[in-house]
Amino acid sequence: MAPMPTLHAASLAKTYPVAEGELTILRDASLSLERGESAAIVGPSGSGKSTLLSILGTLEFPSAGDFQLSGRSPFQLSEPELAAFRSRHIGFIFQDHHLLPQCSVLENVLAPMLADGAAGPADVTRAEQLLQRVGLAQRLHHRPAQLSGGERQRAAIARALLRQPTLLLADEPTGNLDRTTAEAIINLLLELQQEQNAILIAVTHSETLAARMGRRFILDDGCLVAG
Ligand SMILES: Nc1ncnc2c1ncn2[C@@H]1O[C@H](COP(=O)(O)OP(=O)(O)OP(=O)(O)O)[C@@H](O)[C@H]1O
Repeated sequence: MAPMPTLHAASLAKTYPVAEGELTILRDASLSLERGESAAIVGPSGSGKSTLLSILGTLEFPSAGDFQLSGRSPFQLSEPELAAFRSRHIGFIFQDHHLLPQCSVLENVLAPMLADGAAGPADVTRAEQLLQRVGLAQRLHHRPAQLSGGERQRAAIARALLRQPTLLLADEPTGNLDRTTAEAIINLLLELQQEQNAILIAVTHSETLAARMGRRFILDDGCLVAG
């Protein structure tokens, strides 16, 4: 029997209860990806891209379907186990960075460790190295408000990579950036994803970003199709 791919999603579906009955957002979303692969998910506004990303990120449960990551079925874990699994295996990058405004750049990058307990000296060293890698070595003790949009997104990328996740999920990571800055962020994201041999999935309206990903999927009427 062929080994299970690192990321395996089979026939994921998502419905929401509404007054009239059920609202179906996802009908059949299947995809398999190996470490080192990247994929774009495109589709019209409201087609369910962010919903699918939330399910792949284990932030939302699917209504049906199977999802496995690194040989585990995260939705079968208990709540604390799932939180630990997510924090260990999945890194998130959002359009509006979601940095903590009252914390320094270094503290923001260490936040995933602090949420789980304390950050040790090795974590601080890794955070500093990552911040150097993303070009923010001179900005460790600055607050997010003191950074440009592109620099904030660099800090968010460093935060997402702190625990060397298997899966990196990006929701419109260049949505708020000008073209030149967006290009630099895409380059950085892909370089680091390759260096760390992670899976990268980006949800986007940007064809520039989608074209840079190894694979491209379209969400069409709740179904994920290669294209
Ligand atoms: N909790 C919820 N209850 C009911 N409907 C929801 C809920 N969350 C999302 N939806 C609906 O699911 C649909 C898909 O939303 P989603 O944000 O996943 O789309 P999207 O493709 O990411 O859109 P965009 O490109 O505009 O960001 C939308 O119609 C949205 O209103």
